[in-house]
Amino acid sequence: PKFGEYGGQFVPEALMPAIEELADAYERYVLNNEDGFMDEFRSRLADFGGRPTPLQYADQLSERYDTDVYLKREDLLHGGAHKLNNALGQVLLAKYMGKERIIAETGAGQHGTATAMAAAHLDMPCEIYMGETDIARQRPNVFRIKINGSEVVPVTVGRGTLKEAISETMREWATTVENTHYVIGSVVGPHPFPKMVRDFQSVISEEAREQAIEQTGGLPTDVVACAGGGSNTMGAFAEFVDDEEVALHAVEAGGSSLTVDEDEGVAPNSATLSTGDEGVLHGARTKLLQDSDGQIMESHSVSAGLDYAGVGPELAHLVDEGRVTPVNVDDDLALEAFHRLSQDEGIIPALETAHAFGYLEKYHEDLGDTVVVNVSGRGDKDLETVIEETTKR
Ligand SMILES: Cc1ncc(COP(=O)(O)O)c(/C=N/[C@H](C(=O)O)[C@@H](O)C(C)C)c1O
Repeated sequence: PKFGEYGGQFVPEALMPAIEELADAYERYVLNNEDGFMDEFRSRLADFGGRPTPLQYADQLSERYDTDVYLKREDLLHGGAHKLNNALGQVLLAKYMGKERIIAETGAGQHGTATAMAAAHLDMPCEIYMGETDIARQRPNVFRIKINGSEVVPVTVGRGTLKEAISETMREWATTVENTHYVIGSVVGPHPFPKMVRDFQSVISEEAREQAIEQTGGLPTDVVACAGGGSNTMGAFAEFVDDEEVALHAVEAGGSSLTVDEDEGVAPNSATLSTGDEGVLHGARTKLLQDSDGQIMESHSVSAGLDYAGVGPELAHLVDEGRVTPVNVDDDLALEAFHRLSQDEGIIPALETAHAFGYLEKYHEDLGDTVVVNVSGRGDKDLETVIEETTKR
């Protein structure tokens, strides 16, 4: 289960039975469609989720950049972000495995919301672990998680963001593997999670590839997507990886600056693909932001969803292979892009998504003449933050 030198299963002994059971279920149900699992997944994703999402031509942006810009509208998926693709797949798989309870972590709250929605839809009790810092900055999603009938478990250790939430959820899973499935929120964690989450999210690029050929008569020259843990990026890239002529750009959070203050142990960004080193985090060998003694550093981003010191092992591998170009956009450029998409195209994007549009604004000269940008989510959850940030600047 390796992606070059990344990936693997670096988990405590107590978790191995759960990981092996999950790897077996992944093989049978996701890869071999046993009992028609994938058929049910796709039909629920259509009827409950609202797939396929449009690939929409962006008139104003195309004119502004003098190139054809197409938006893959994952913000129109039920719940307002790409997260439902993975959450629905994993909750349904938990049912096929005979599990009775769901737990998950969340940072921006989109994954937590998606898991709560999927759990309600499939009648499974669910607890969402969320860092206290993130509970404070993503309150609309905290309410949605509760209103969908899930419990929010505040994580108070450390800085109270995603990193601690994932660790806490793994700890809880280790003691409840018998009846509980852990719905991990991105293409991170021990095998089979990175492959499985990528497979559930690959519906994005399956559709986008077909829609691009239908609407433009060929493949796009570029696909651009923002990267936190990497699921939105891997979903948008998966079906294009073998099309060498399609350039793939993963946009990370440049935060407030790329220079790291070593002894502070804090990175003022989350640009893991560009500035991280190899290490083990949350069960997988991958790239992460660590200081000179190998301590995982705190990351930063104006968007909670990109504020993560790690990244998916498969994405790290594709970057090392030169198949994916890692770029980053800082807080200011992301905020500017948030307002531009809202005013020019009538779409309020998630702050995470805004980073992809910041990249388009700054680097469109380097892109080809048909660019697909993945709109990973809508920005309702970020309105308070943006109003605060905009008045502050
Ligand atoms: C609208 C939106 N766009 C992109 C992302 C980036 O997460 P990935 O798709 O895992 O790179 C996110 C990530 N959200 C996660 C969450 O809601 O829990 C995030 O905080 C972590 C999984 C990284 C998101 O909400």
